[in-house]
Amino acid sequence: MQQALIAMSHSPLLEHTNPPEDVKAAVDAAFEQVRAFAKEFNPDLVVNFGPDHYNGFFYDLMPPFCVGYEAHGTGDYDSWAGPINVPTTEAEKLAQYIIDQDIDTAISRKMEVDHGAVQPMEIIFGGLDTVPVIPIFVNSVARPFTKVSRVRKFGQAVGEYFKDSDKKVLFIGSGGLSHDPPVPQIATATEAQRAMLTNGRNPTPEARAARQANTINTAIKFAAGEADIMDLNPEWDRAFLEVCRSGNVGGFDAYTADEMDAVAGHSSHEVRTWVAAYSALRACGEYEVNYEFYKPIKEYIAGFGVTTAVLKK
Ligand SMILES: O=C(O)/C=C/c1cccc(O)c1O
Ligand SMILES: [Fe+2]
Repeated sequence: MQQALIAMSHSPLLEHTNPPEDVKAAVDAAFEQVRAFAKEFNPDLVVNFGPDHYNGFFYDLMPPFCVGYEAHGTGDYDSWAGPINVPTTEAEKLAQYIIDQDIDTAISRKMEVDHGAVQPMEIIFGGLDTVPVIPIFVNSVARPFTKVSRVRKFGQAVGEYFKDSDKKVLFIGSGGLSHDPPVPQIATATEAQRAMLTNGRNPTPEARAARQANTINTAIKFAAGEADIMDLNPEWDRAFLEVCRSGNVGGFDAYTADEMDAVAGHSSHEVRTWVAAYSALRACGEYEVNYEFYKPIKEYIAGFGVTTAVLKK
């Protein structure tokens, strides 16, 4: 088996809020499951499809996709700060291959990645300086969004590149499922928020602390039924997981950004990273989802999903 997949939610609230003990234990067990899966697969390379939350990518220049040739973590919410072990030559070849398939992608020789991209790697491998990783940004928060079919084709191109590789490649998708955390949106932003969304790189420690405190307070209120954010949508989450499980990645094409905003929250677009990862795996062959965990967890502001998949023999 040369390719495998882990697609999972992330939340910067994991260490900051307290769901009931049984929920926390169930999430810990899911994390243990993906750690064991990754250990057994023992990848030579990870291709990490991750979103960003206005820590690395801003409205001064917002690409739909970006392949990182070199990268470092921004350290928001105490996530990975510092250099990431990126195999630059392989990343360059991958980007060229994607472009040769008529799919345009940005590239970065100094990509900044936030908690949304790095949290699964931290949970699974303990950091981003161990297994080589090509980080791929998939815009999942800043309109305008590409069609989901485009994300599928992007993922497919990535998968095709690795289909006959002699390396064992683990595709990771990080984000989702339904959720509506208090990340400002350009359409409704105040002047100060517009400035942050456009030019918020390297915030002051005070600005970062204020943003994080707001998210934590919102989560606590949300769990108490008092927050002014959209509810989680377990039905929508389960339907999305069903498409993942079906192996019919064309089924992702039916999702539209407007509908997702309306029923699953303004950060549900993070499932784009799952679409890319599952489409990459599907390009390598028929797959089966061999592990699935799901719980709507208000303390994490997340319809929290964790899945692993392998190619059929
Ligand atoms: O970037 C932020 O401030 C908050 C991000 C967040 C909150 C809750 C769930 C998530 O998946 C997030 O990325
Ligand atoms: Fe997120």
